[in-house]
Amino acid sequence: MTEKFYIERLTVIGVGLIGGSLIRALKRADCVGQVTGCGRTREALEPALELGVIDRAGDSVAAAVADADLVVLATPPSTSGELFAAMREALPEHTVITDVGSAKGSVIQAARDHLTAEQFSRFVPGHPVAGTEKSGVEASFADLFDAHRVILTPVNETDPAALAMVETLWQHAGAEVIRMPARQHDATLAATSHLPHMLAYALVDCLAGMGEHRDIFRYAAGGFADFTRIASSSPQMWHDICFANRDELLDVMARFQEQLTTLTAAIENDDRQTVVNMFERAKAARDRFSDLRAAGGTVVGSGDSSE
Ligand SMILES: NC(=O)C1=CN([C@@H]2O[C@H](COP(=O)(O)OP(=O)(O)OC[C@H]3O[C@@H](n4cnc5c(N)ncnc54)[C@H](O)[C@@H]3O)[C@@H](O)[C@H]2O)C=CC1
Ligand SMILES: O=C(O)C(=O)Cc1ccc(O)cc1
Repeated sequence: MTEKFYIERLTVIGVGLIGGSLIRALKRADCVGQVTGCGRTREALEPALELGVIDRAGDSVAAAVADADLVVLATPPSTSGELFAAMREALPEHTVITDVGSAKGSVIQAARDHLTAEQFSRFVPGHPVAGTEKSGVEASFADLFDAHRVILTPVNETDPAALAMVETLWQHAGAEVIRMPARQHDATLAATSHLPHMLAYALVDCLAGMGEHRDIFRYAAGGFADFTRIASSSPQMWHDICFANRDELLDVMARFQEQLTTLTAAIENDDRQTVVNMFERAKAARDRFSDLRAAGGTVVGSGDSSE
């Protein structure tokens, strides 16, 4: 008989949308014992305690990880270095560490810089490709990861047993787990997640700056709402993500700018063929993506139920 998967003591640093949802999903699966939360301040953890998402609040990073079997880092990527440094002296020898950051290369570098080699081998970099435009523990829910992908980006040093534990953890949270090199992850997510957020923010800011924007938004159709939902995402978090994946993001932003230049020139020059060809190619690609989603293939993003 296979042993039941169970984490006796889980510590989550950053009990917001993703940290809170992971805890709820693991509680739903009845595979977690005592859950300790850690925040910037103790007061910041009051809502998580009141909602019953966490069982106790750690007074410091060191205190919160001191008896943990698993530590999940669920804070903005730029905080990783200081948090790894703060846990270094207090981590028990067996503790597995993982994270949920939207960019992987920079978090892996921070772990390399601030953990011991032993601890680094038990760090499993991860990213649930599921979320919403909301933030905070109040927005967290147990079903967030159901049928969504989690990408793990282990490195050569990653301990296979730690990797297997984190893989099983996410499966119990409802997710489908895949593995990918961190570089490939960062290039792919720059294109499919980080660029769309930049475009949504830039579009809404552009229109909002056009003066009579109250009236413009009043007459906006569904397409505007579809395209811009993610511009309601946390500005603080997204400024952090775009610098955490800066180089890959700049590459894909340059490609997109070229595409927009091509489209602009074609419209200026009345080059209707170029315009319709671009739209035909894009429609075919978007329709294939819709079919894949409907068939239960890659599901990226949120609880948005528009398809
Ligand atoms: N929002 C989304 O849809 C997704 C986010 N992610 C990643 O998940 C991580 C967390 O994002 P969310 O849960 O959306 O953010 P959130 O804002 O809902 O939660 C982050 C939590 O971390 C806490 N925090 C911030 N700095 C801290 C520090 N220095 N020490 C302790 N706690 C600290 C905040 O107070 C907050 O409770 C980020 O790394 C993000 O890239 C991954 C997938 C989806
Ligand atoms: O709200 C949406 O559609 C998202 O795209 C959420 C999201 C945000 C950050 C990620 O790293 C992954 C998913």
